[in-house]
Amino acid sequence: MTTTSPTIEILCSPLPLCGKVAVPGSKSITNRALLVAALTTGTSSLSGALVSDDTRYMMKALTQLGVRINFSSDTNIELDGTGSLKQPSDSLYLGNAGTAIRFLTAACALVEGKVVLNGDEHMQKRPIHPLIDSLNTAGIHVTVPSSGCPPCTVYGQGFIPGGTINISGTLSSQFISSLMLVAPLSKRATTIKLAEDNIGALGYIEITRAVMEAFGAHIYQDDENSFHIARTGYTPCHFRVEPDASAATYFWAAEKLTGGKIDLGYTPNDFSQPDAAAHRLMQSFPSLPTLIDGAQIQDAIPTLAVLAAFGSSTVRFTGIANLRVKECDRIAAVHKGLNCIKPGLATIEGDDLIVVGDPALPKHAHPCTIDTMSDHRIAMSFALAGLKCRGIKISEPDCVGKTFPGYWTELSKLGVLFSYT
Ligand SMILES: O=C(O)C1=C[C@@H](OP(=O)(O)O)[C@@H](O)[C@H](O)C1
Ligand SMILES: C=C(OP(=O)(O)O)C(=O)O
Repeated sequence: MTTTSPTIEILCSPLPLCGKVAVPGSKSITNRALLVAALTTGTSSLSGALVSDDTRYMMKALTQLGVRINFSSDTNIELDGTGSLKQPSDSLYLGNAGTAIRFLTAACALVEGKVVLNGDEHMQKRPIHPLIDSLNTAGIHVTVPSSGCPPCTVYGQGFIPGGTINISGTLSSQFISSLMLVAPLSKRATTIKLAEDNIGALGYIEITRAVMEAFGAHIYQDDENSFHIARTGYTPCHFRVEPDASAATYFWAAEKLTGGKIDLGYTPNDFSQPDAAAHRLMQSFPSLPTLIDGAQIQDAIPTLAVLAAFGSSTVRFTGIANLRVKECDRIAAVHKGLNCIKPGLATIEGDDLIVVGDPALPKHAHPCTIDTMSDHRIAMSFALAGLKCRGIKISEPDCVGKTFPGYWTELSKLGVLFSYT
C-alpha cells in the first residue's frame, strides 16, 4: 500500500493481532546476490528476492553497468552477467541504500573509466571514508568530498589488484563486505585484514561469505580478523533469498505487545541473518533483559526499544554507537519518538539508550506524530506503539518502501486500521 499521505495514524485496538503475514525477502541477501550474479559470466536466477527501493537502486545501477535484468515474477529475478562492467553514461544514484552504494563503490573499480556514485541527502551524511581509504591504499583511485561521505568518484582501471587490504569496520561492516564481494575477481589472491577486534554486525560478514560461496567463491580464515579469498571468479547459479529477519522483528514484537499469534510462515531458526537473535530477547517480555548489547542486532534495536517502552524493566542498549550513522541518527530518533509518547521514557548516556519501561504506557501515552526522519525502521517500529496507544501518527509512512513496501498492507491483513492525514 503506497499511502502518499504526510502521516498515517494507527487506530489502536484492544484485540490481539492474529493471522498470517508475508515477510519480504532479505534486503542484505538480495543486494549481495544481485551484485555477485552480475559479476558472473552467464545467467543466474534469484527467487524470493526483495523488490524495494534499496534493491531497485541496485538493479538500476547494475543495468547502467551493462547487466541485463529480467523479472520472471514479482520476486524472481534473472540476471545475465557478461564478466565485466561497462562504463555508465550517467552517474549511479543509490538513494539511501547503504548496501548498494558501499558494495558498488568497490565493484566500480572493474569499470574502465570514471564512475560517480551518489545518493540522497541522507546518504550524503553517511560516512564512507574508511572504505575509500582502503581502496586507495589497494591501488584503486576513489575520491569523496572532505565530508568523507558520498558522492564517490571511482577512477576504474578495469581490474582490482588484490593483495592484502586493511579495513576498519567500526562505522560499518558493509565496508568489509564490499571488499570481500569483489575479491574473487582480483588479479591476485586477496587477504582482507580487519583493523580492529570487535566490529559490530559480524553476522553480516557471514551473510556475505554465504552468498559468495553459493556462487563458487573460496574464502578461508586462519584467524578471526583475516579473510583469504581465492581468485575463483563467480559461477552463475540459482539462488534462493531467505525472508528478511529485520522485517520479521516487527511481527514478533507485535505478537508480544498484543498477546496475539502471527504466522510468518517461518520460524526464527529459519533465518541466518543476525537480527533473528532479537526473537529470543523478546521472549522474556514484559521483563526484558536490563542490558541489551545491540552490536550484532543493530537493525532490530528500534523494534526492541519500542517494545521495551511497554515492558516492566529499565533496559540499557549498549554497543549501538553506529546507529548514529544509519538512515538517520537512530539513537536520537528513537529517543525523540519515545519521549513524545511520554516524557522521560528514554534517556541517552553517551551512545547508550536507556528505556524506562512502563507497563501502563497505553494509559499514560500522549497522542503525537512520530518524526521518522524518513527512516523506514523508525516508521515500522513506532507503528507498534500505535497498536497499543491512542493517537500515534507516523510521518512519511512511505519511507517503509526502502525495505518493506508492503508493511502497512501486511498490518492491515491482521486487522489493523489506519487513518491518513
Ligand atoms: O551488510 C548489510 O547488509 C547490513 C549491515 C548493517 O549495516 P552496518 O554494517 O553499516 O552496520 C545493517 O545495519 C544494514 O541494514 C545491512
Ligand atoms: C541500516 C540500514 O540500511 P543500509 O545501511 O543498508 O542503508 C537498515 O536497513 O536498517
